[in-house]
Parts: sequence; structure tokens; C-alpha cells
Amino acid sequence: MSSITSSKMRAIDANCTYLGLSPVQLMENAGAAIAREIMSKISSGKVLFVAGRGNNGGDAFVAARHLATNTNYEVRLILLGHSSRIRTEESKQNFSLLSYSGLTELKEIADSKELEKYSGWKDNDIIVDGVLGSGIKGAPREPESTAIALINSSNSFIISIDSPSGYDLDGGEVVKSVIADMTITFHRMKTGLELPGSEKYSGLVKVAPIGVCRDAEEYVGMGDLMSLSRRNRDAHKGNSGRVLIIGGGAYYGAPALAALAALRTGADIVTVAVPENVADTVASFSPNLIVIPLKGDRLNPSNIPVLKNLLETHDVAVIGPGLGREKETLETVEQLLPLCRKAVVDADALFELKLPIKSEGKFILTPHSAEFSRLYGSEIPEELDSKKNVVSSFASDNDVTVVMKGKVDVISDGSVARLNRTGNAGMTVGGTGDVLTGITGALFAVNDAMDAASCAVFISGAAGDLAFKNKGNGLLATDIIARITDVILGVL
Ligand SMILES: NC(=O)C1=CN([C@@H]2O[C@H](COP(=O)(O)OP(=O)(O)OC[C@H]3O[C@@H](n4cnc5c(N)ncnc54)[C@H](O)[C@@H]3O)[C@@H](O)[C@H]2O)[C@@H](O)CC1
Ligand SMILES: [K+]
Repeated sequence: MSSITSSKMRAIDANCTYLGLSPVQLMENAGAAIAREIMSKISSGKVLFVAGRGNNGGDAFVAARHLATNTNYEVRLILLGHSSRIRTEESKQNFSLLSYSGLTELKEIADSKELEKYSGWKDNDIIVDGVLGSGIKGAPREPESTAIALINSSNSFIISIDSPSGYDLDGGEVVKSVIADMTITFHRMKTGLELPGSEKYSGLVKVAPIGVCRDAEEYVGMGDLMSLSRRNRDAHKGNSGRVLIIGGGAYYGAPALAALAALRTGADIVTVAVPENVADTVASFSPNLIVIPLKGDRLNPSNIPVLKNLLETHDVAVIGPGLGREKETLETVEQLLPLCRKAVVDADALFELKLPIKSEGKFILTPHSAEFSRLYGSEIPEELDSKKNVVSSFASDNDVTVVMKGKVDVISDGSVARLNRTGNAGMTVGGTGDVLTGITGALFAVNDAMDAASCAVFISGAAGDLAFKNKGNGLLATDIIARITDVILGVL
């Protein structure tokens, strides 16, 4: 299995919480794995744990408790700082258990000078480094920086928890780091621990499983939303995404639903370009929409110059909702796609889509399984793993990102395939596909295709699940739009 970044690991941890596997359970497994490694290395001896106030320190608390159950070990632990400043509940809980765990010494030292004077640095068989892990930001500050220097100047065998403290697991610049003899990282190998020269800091690297649910990685969850780009405090209008919806003509509700969903997902500017016969109707749905009427009552080649200008001022185009399948409309879509830098292609725009699209642009296609089957030119297998393989190779062959909608959605950019199970039977009502494309467009404007596509199906399904709680099978596409912000704000 390939290595992962620390932000991916944080997303997996958060997905575990979303599924009901609590951080305290993972911490228990992480700490127990460290204690087991120490016990397999020495059958008795002196072990000093140096712990920070984050969850890396929490792992150290658990490991110290496990190790101290065996009286062959003399276990000491220094907390860098005051216990009142321990960051998380799970870490606090594990720290308080140490008073009852038979440690030889338990100290809280916040001051660097006092840390230097501490008598327990000498003659340890092992020093365990739980100072900083994946949560580090910037160069180590005090007292962590002094602790790192003191650990490095000891003659003991040094085991780092998850990461040598100070080392960037994503491979960024290292200002000051523990030089470990061994690093035990959790769940999966981390990108930064595979880089050339990283062994100078990490020593031997072992990967310890901590009982992460398989679905926490494979299925999109709340944790994945953490990797979406965040709005800058000093952002200007437009920085958070400009979305151009190209649709309508045959229908008028579909482009309006996509546009409103994009706005609720956080896009700054959403422009709806629709044939003039439906422009007033679309505009009448909401004063929040900017509607540009296009000549004619269906999308046609004479609209291309206007759309070309609009594409230049928007980050992403959403092409398809309510277009209809007139020959000239589908030909216009074919001519438009190469002009797009980024586009979400849905509904009628998928109908006669010629792949691969001859363009430098990036594309997300959002077919349901019948539409996918038509594009793929064959039946889709029933079994989920085979489905994943089919979607993945289709995405790779055509250089697109695909969301194949279904009871379980399959998302792939050709190199990674993810699954999503949010959503419910009530969402078979009309318009839900348009809501998904709108969400996808808003996310794609400011994120890469795979993150945008995966998070969009999750958000759309989760908003549908919230709507279902109140409305049951009577839920409407507009009810889903009304719950998008609840999902994004984390009210699940
Ligand atoms: N569910 C989870 O999230 C799990 C996390 N685990 C452990 O938790 C670690 C990540 O925990 P956290 O996110 O709490 O982060 P860390 O424990 O790595 O560090 C965060 C703490 O250090 C402080 N800090 C950040 N940068 C600093 C700097 N440059 N100088 C001094 N102090 C600094 C922060 O204010 C915070 O208090 C992992 O490395 C792993 O060891 C494990 O318990 C397994 C499960
Ligand atoms: K560490």
C-alpha cells in the first residue's frame, strides 16, 4: 500500500470518529503498540517517556500505563507543560490515569531551564519521544525545542511515536528534530518517512496498525471535508469560486437547482447562462442568481462567443442541467468542452459525449449507472470491487474524474477510487442530480477534481439524509439544498 500524508491521516481519523470509532479507542491501540514494541526490545529496564500536550503525548500516556503494568520496568514520564493545558479530552483522560498506574515518576515541567536540570535524563535504556507528532506547525517552540535537544544528547535508545518530533511527516523543511533510532508510525507509512535521507531522523520505521475501520479510508466521510480548501479571512469576492451553469432551454428548474446548490456550497459568484425562453423563469426563482439569456430557445452554436467570454471569467462550468438533447445543443456542448479549463458534465450533456475530450481542461462527469453504462458501452458489473475497477479504468482511459451515482456512489480519477454511501431512497425524486452537479461545481472551482467530486457526493447525500429525517419520501430537491450548510458546518 502506498504512503499517505499527515492531512490524509487526519481525515481518516475523523472518518473513524464519524463512523463511531472514537479517538480514545485509536489512542489506546496506538499506545499499546508502542508498549508492545518496548517489551519486545527489552524485558526489563528504565524507560523515560517525554510527552507533549497534544495527542502524540496522549499516545505516550497510554504506552507508559501499559508498560508499567509489568514491574520489570521502571517507568518515568515528563509532561512538557501543565496538565491543565493538555489539548484534547482523550489525552486528558489518559493523563489522569497515570496517577493510578504505578509510574516511578510523573512530572509536569513547563520551563526549559527546569527541564535541563531534571535528573531523570541519564541512564535510561529507552527514551520514548511523544513530544510532537502530525500536529506540529512551524519550528519547535519552547519547551519542546529544549526537550528535543535533551533527547538527542542522551545515550539511550530513542523510539519516536508516530514521527520524530519536529520532523514534518509531509516532507517539509526540518528546523529541529529528534534523531530517533526507531519510529513507530500508525496505520500507514507516511510520505515524509519515505523520502531520501529521512532515515537520518527516523531510524528504523515500523508501521503499527491501530484498528482503523477499512471504510474510514475507502468511503468518503466527514473527515474528507477537512481537506477542502478553506476561505481566507481576507478573501475578496470571487476568490471562493465563480461557477458558470450552462443549461436550461428544454427545462428551467434544473439549472436553477444547480445554481442554488452551488451558492449554498459556498461559491461566491454563480452565473446561469440559459436560452432566453427560460431566462426570466430561472431568474424568478431567486434574487441571488445572475442570469444571462442566450439567443434561441435551446443552446445552439450561435451562443458560443458569449459563452466563451463567460468561461474566461469563471473558474468552472457546469454543463448539462435541463439542456435537452436537440442535435444542435449536443453539438454546441461538444464545441464548448475544449474551451473549458474545468467543467462538470452532467445529464443531457453526457448523452452523446465523445471521449476522450480533446482538451487540456479538467473534467468531472457525474453519470448515474445507466448513463455510465452508455458511455462505457457495456453493462456494469454488480459486485462493488468490479464496479470500482470499471469506473477507475474508464476514468484513466479518458483522463476524467467520474462520479457514478448509485446506492453506493463510485468516484475515481483513474488512480484512486472511493465510495460513498450517504443518501437515501427518498432522493430518487427529480432534481437531486442537478443539486449534486451544483455542489460539485462549487467545490471544483477551488479544489482538485477528486476532492471536489468525492466531497460533493458525500455532502449531497448527507444533506439528503438530513432532509429525509423531516420529510421522509416526500423530500424535494430544494429540501436538500436547504440542508447543505448543515452538513458543511458539521451538524450531522
Ligand atoms: N485519532 C487521532 O487523531 C489519533 C492521533 N494519534 C496521535 O496524535 C498525533 C497528532 O496529535 P495532535 O494533532 O494533537 O498533534 P501533536 O500531538 O503532534 O501536537 C499538537 C500540539 O503541539 C502544539 N504544537 C504544534 N506545533 C508546535 C510547535 N512548532 N512547537 C511547539 N508546540 C507545537 C500544539 O499547540 C498542540 O498542543 C499523531 O501524531 C499520533 O501520535 C494517535 O493517538 C492515533 C489516533
Ligand atoms: K513524536
